[in-house]
Amino acid sequence: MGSLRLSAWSSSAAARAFPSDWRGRPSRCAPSSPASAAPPALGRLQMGTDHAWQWDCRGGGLGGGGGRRDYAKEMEAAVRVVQVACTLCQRVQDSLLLADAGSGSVHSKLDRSPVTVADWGVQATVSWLLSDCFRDENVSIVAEEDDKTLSSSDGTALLESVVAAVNGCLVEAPKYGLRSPEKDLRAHDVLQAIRKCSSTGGPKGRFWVLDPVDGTLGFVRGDQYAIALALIEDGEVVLGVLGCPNYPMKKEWLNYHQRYYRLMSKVAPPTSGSWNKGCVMYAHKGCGQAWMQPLVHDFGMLNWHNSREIQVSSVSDPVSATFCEPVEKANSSHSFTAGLAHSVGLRNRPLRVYSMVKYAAIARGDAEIFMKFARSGYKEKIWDHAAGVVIIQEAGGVVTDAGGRPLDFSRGVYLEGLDRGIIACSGALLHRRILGAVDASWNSSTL
Ligand SMILES: Nc1ncnc2c1ncn2[C@@H]1O[C@H](COP(=O)(O)O)[C@@H](OP(=O)(O)O)[C@H]1O
Ligand SMILES: [Mg+2]
Repeated sequence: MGSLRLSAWSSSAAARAFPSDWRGRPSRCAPSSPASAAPPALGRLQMGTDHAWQWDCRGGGLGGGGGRRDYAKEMEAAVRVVQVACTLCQRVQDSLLLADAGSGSVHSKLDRSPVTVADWGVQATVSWLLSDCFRDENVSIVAEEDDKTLSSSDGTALLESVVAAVNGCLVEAPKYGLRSPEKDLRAHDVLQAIRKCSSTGGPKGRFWVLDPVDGTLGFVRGDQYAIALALIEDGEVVLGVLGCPNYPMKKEWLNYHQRYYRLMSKVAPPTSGSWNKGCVMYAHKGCGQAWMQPLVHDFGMLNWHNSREIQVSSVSDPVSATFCEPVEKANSSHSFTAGLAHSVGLRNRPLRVYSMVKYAAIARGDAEIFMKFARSGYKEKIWDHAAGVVIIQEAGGVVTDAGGRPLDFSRGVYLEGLDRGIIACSGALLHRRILGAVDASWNSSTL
């Protein structure tokens, strides 16, 4: 069993100024603000240094009327934080895929799904960075992992790996326009950051929802996965950010990414820069727009000029439409969705993709439908959907349960009251057809 090679991560990359500039295309809800608003050069900043938050959403967004907030600071912080988290995940995934990394690097959760250094590392990193960005507020986070494994007597080596991964990324935070801690975090700090994510959500107040590595199975297989961060206020998702480090630039590659990856890894050992891939998508409620920016790669810096708007597909004819679903049939019934697809006239092969990258595919217009029908008794969790839902909606799509009702994020960590399954579509026409097909075939299904 090899352990993760983490020493190389503790990069001593010199802190550099972040030439932030939002003079991108004008829009109702866009990166904005003149160059004069650029933040100060960011090194290992001292606590208390001001940061010029620049996201703006005026005119048509929440900030435009009614006195509601525009979520400028939250949106910007969330995108930057997810970019950092993507870097951490890429490094862990590369390590896992190295020939000498053994299964000792992958651990098992109670439900026997895999968990790695990346899950805890992202949770600690995001928790630390959000708490730092909003240090005047009481930051509440709902997230999947707890610290039990790491705090146990067998968890010492694992905890060391997590601490190294977290520090290796936090030292580079200035490259993303965020602050690094003044000193490396110690094991105790990392555990505390993980423990801080103990909110259980609910109908009132504000909390962040984080899935540190969504689609862990895809992650350990070198395939698709996502980092999902959303902000919920009084039960409503107000913003969502999805980091998709392996999202290929060519949509065709989504379909056979894993096979392609394996083939490529035989030819050359995989590295994050092996091919042109990876993006972060984001949107906030009421904005009517969703955005995507490329991942910041090793020697790059976050640049808002690179953001571009994304929109759902305009295809409404089922014959040309493509539907996405989980790779694992344990997570969603492939036979039920095949029946639905047949009855509404979908002809393309299903696009089976791990994680919330399926939401990203709909938002980006690379597919038209996402369906998930879990086995009876399985309760969907809010962190598996919150960010994806708001991004699809703002990109022009529709997301509901199979009864046509909006997903309810106000009832704790589960999507309580979910009717049968989840259906996300690029447009209302396809959505109506799928709902009709579900009603017509549900009673004869074995779900
Ligand atoms: N039996 C089950 N039925 C439905 N969903 C499940 C499941 N077991 C796990 N999941 C959820 O499905 C997610 C993966 O989605 P997908 O199958 O689309 O890749 C998992 O996220 P994690 O990988 O973050 O645990 C988990 O939350
Ligand atoms: Mg998940």
